[in-house]
Amino acid sequence: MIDSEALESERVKLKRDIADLRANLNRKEQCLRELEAAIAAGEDSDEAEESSNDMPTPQTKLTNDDIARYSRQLILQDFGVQGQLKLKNSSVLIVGMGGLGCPAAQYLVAAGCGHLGLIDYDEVERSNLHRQILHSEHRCGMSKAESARIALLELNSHCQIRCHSRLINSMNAMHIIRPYDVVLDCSDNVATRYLLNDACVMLRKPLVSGSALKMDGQLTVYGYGQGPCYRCIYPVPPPPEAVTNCGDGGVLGAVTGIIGAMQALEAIKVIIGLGDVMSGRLLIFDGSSFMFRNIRIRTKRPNCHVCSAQPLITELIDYEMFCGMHATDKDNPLDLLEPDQRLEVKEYHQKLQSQPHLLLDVRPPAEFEICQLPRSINVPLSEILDDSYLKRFAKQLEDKELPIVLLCRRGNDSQIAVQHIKNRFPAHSIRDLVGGLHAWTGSVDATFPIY
Ligand SMILES: Nc1ncnc2c1ncn2[C@@H]1O[C@H](COP(=O)(O)OP(=O)(O)OP(=O)(O)O)[C@@H](O)[C@H]1O
Repeated sequence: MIDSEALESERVKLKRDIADLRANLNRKEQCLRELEAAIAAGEDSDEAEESSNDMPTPQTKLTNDDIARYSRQLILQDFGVQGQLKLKNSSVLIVGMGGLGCPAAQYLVAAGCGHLGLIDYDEVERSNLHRQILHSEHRCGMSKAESARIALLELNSHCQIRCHSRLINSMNAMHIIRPYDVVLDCSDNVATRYLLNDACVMLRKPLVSGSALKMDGQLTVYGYGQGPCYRCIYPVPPPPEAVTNCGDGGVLGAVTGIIGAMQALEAIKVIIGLGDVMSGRLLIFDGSSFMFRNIRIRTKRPNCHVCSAQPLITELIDYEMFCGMHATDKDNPLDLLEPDQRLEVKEYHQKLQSQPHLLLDVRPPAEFEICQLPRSINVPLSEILDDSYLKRFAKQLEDKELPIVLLCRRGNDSQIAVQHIKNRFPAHSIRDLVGGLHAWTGSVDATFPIY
């Protein structure tokens, strides 16, 4: 006997499958059309790579179309025709066409950057679309670099865009980076960060570095003027288990948009020589409280393995292997500030602990309850950042002679707190303890609890 219900359900299922296949085919055909149009409009990526050392002839004049298109930035006093021409003759390489690379590329192309290189080895996935705003539903499955090129050429067909749909690694990095003026690190892993840093130091290219995770982002420019490089700040990589990426921790698309747009701004400033470039400073953005903090980071490390006068690393290394290595207490990667802004725990113990001073512990109250140094006062970082601590310590802060020492668990939050207080009281002698309570246990009092 025929089971008509089963047949009907099979019929519906088949119809649905056919509709899905048709939609998929349409998407792929559309992809193909766009890709062919993009290839016809620009050069083919691999061919282009062979001739990637050819420098384009510099443009000395703006066209009428340029004048009409860029009029709103041309009338900016510090930008003007010369700025636009510099941008038109510039070439920027973006590594990673993901959450940061997409908005960065969009603003650079819109602003009239003449030559753009896009690198990404990956293909567009649906889970990328919430933040990787140059890609689209029907380009899922396409190379990210090609997909971005299609969207960017729609925005500005005058930009010369070269795609490198591949992994950038120690074998090809020098060759790929050499023809560009500025590099944007929009990647998402530590090995690529070290690789780009080292290659950029060796080739003397400024590196605009951005990162975003959850609701937070960071930005700085390495290798610009006398500023530090990534290795000056992080001489050794963090333990692999301490690194979280967007796939594990999540990220809000608007946060990557904010950081990516700022990377484009810094690249434009570097190219044009405009304003104060974010070199030697680190921007920390907290999207949930909408706080932007700008902290001064250390100058060049005199014994930096790659950018010092006598570098130990003079050619690119195996970065995957290098990133399997751990940070040590001796070479603390959180040692962000100028040396004279910080205090070693031993120095504090020997010279200051018995003298009049104010010792502020910036950990959250729950942690302060676990253990605390004698005579320390708990002022959580949040109270410092929203300035409510000012009510409690106005008198001491006005007294420039009274040293103030800040500490926390590992010496990270205390640096942020010092910077914040220093912004308000630049003349005050405020220091924080390098390595915080962990260093205290390690170097001064082994019986002090560690958690
Ligand atoms: N060495 C590298 N060479 C080329 N592309 C790289 C390299 N390292 C990272 N990328 C690219 O940088 C981009 C970073 O983007 P993003 O941070 O948004 O992460 P994603 O890999 O797309 O995230 P998800 O984990 O959600 O798939 C990715 O597209 C990745 O393929």
